[in-house]
Amino acid sequence: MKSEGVLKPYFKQTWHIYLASVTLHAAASIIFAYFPKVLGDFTDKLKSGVLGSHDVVHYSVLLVLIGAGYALLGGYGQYLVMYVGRLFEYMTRRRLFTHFSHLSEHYYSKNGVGKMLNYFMNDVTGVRESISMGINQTAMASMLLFSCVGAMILSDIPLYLIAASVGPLILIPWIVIKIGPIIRQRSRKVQESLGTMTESAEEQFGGIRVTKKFAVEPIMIKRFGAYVDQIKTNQLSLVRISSLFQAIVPFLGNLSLIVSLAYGGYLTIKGEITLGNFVALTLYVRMLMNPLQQIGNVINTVQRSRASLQRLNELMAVQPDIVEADNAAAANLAKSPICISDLTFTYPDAPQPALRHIDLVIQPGMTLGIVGRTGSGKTTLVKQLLRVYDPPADAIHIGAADIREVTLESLRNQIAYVPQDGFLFSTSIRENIAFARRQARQSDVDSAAKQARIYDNISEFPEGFETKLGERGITLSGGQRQRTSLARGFIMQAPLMILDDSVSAVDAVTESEIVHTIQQERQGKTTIIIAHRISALKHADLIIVLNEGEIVQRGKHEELLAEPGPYAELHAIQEEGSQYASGH
Ligand SMILES: Nc1ncnc2c1ncn2[C@@H]1O[C@H](COP(=O)(O)OP(=O)(O)OP(=O)(O)O)[C@@H](O)[C@H]1O
Repeated sequence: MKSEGVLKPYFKQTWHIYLASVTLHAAASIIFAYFPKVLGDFTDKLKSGVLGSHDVVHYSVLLVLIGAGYALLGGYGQYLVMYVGRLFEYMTRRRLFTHFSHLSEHYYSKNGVGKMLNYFMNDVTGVRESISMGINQTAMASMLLFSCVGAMILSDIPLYLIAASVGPLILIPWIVIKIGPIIRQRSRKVQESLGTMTESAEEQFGGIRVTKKFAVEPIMIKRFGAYVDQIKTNQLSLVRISSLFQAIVPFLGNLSLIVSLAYGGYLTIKGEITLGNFVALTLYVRMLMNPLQQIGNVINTVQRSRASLQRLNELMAVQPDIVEADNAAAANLAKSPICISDLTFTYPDAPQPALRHIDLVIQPGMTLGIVGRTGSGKTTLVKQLLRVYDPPADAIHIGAADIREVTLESLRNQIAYVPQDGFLFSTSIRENIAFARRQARQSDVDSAAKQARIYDNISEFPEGFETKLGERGITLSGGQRQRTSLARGFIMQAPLMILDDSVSAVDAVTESEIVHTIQQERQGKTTIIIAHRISALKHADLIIVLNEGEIVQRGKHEELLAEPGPYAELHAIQEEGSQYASGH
C-alpha cells in the first residue's frame, strides 16, 4: 500500500476551485494594470489643455470600474482560496486521525502524544497557510507583475528607462534564494522545540497529581522553563533573519522608486517622455513593489511549511505494524480453542524476550488464571491474543487458523479486554460503559453496572448514568474507575473476556462479589483473569504462574498449593496478610 501523502488527494478534489480562483485573480490583476495607464493618459490630456468636463467624468467612471472590478474579482478569488484552505485542514485532520487510529501501540510507545498534537495543530496549519495564502498571493502577485510589465512595454515608456527602474527589484529573488534556506533551517528548529514543549506539557499535565503529591512543582516548573527558553532562543534567531529579509525587500523597492523618480523625472524635463508616461512609470514601479514583496513572503511561508509537509507525508507513509492478511478469515472464539505452542516473543528493540516457550491450550468456556510477579509477561501474553503485537508465525492458533490470519475486527469484537487502568472519556458514564456497544439499551447498561458492582455508586449521583466524567464533570475514585471499565467489559458479553488486574483497586469484599458474578455470568464463556491476589482467580479451571516470561507452574488451585513453588509461597504470604488484617 503506497501512501498518497497529504496534498495529492486534496488537490484531486479541489483543483477546479483553485483554477477558478487563479482565473479570478488573473482577471483582477489585468484590470488593475490599467490603472496607471488611465492616470497617465489623464495627466497628458490635462497637461496639453484638452481635458473637457466629459473627459473628467469618463476617466472617473473608468477608475471606479477598475477599482470595483479588481475588488469584486480579487475578493471572490480570495474567498474561494481561503475556503479550500479550510477544507484542507478539515480533510487532512480527518485523514490523520483515521491514520493515527490504525497505528499500533508500538508506534505510540515510541512517539509521544505531544508530537501527535503538533502534527495535528501546527503542521496542518502551516501547510494550509502555504496552499491557501501562498497560492492566492502567488497567483495575484505574478499576474500583477506580468500585467504591469506587459502594460509598461506596450506603453511609450522607453525600455532602457523601464530596465533601470525595475533593475533593483530583480535582486529580490536572489536575496530570497540566499536567505530562504537559513530561514527554513531556523524554522525547523522552532518547530522541533515547540514539539518538545508540547510533549513535556502533555506529560506534566498528565502527571500533575503526582507532582503535587511529591511537592516537586519548582523542579517541574524549572524543567518546563528550560523548554520555553529554548523556544525563545530559536524563535529570536528566526525573527532576526526574517526581519532582515522583510527589511531588504522594501528597501530594494524604494530604490527602484528613487531611480524611476530621478531618471524618469530627468527624461521628462528633457522632453524625452511625456508627463503622463512619467506618472504611469512611477505608479507601475510602486505597484510592482507589493507583488514582489508578497512573493518573498510566500516563499518564506512555503519554506517554513515544507518541513511541515514533509513531516505529514512521512507520517501518512507510516505503515501499521499489524496488518490484515490477504486471506484473513473471521475467528469464532466461542467454539475454537486457542492453542499457544512454543511462543517466544521479544518486543521490538528489547534486549531479551518478554515471553519464552509458552505452551498453553485455552479451551472455549474455560477460566484461566494468570499470576506472576510484576514484569513477568502476563499483559504481554494477553496482548498477543488481541494482536496488539503480532506473535511469531505458527505460535498461536485459533482453531485451525494462525492468529495472524484472523481478521482483526473479528478478534477485537469477540474479546472484552479490561485493563488495570481502563481509560474513561470525558463523556457520560452511560457512554463510557456502552463504549463498544453503542446501541445498548439502558437495561443492558444497568445490568453490566450491577455485575461490576458500580450500579449503586452511579445511582447516587444526581444525574445517574448521564453524569459527565473528566474535565467537565466529576472525578471517580480509582476503584470506581476500575469498576466502570469492568462494566464496559461485561456489557460486551464477549466469548472471551480478559481481566488484566482489573479489580486491583477494589476492596476485598467487593472483589469477592465481582469474582462470584464472573463465575455465574460467564459460565460457558472463556475468561482469563490476571491478578496479583490469589483470591481473584483460585476458582479458575487452570492457573498458570509466569516468571520472567516462562510458565513455571500450572494446575488448579489445590494442585498448586500442594506443590512447593511460587504459587504456594504467594498464597502463604497473602493468607498471613489477611489473617493479620482480620485479627486472627
Ligand atoms: N511496549 C513495550 N516495549 C518493550 N518492552 C515492554 C513493553 N511492554 C512491556 N515490556 C517489557 O516486557 C516485560 C513484561 O511486561 P508485562 O507488562 O507483560 O508484565 P506484567 O507481568 O503484565 O507486569 P505487571 O504485573 O506489572 O502488569 C517487562 O520486562 C516489560 O518491561
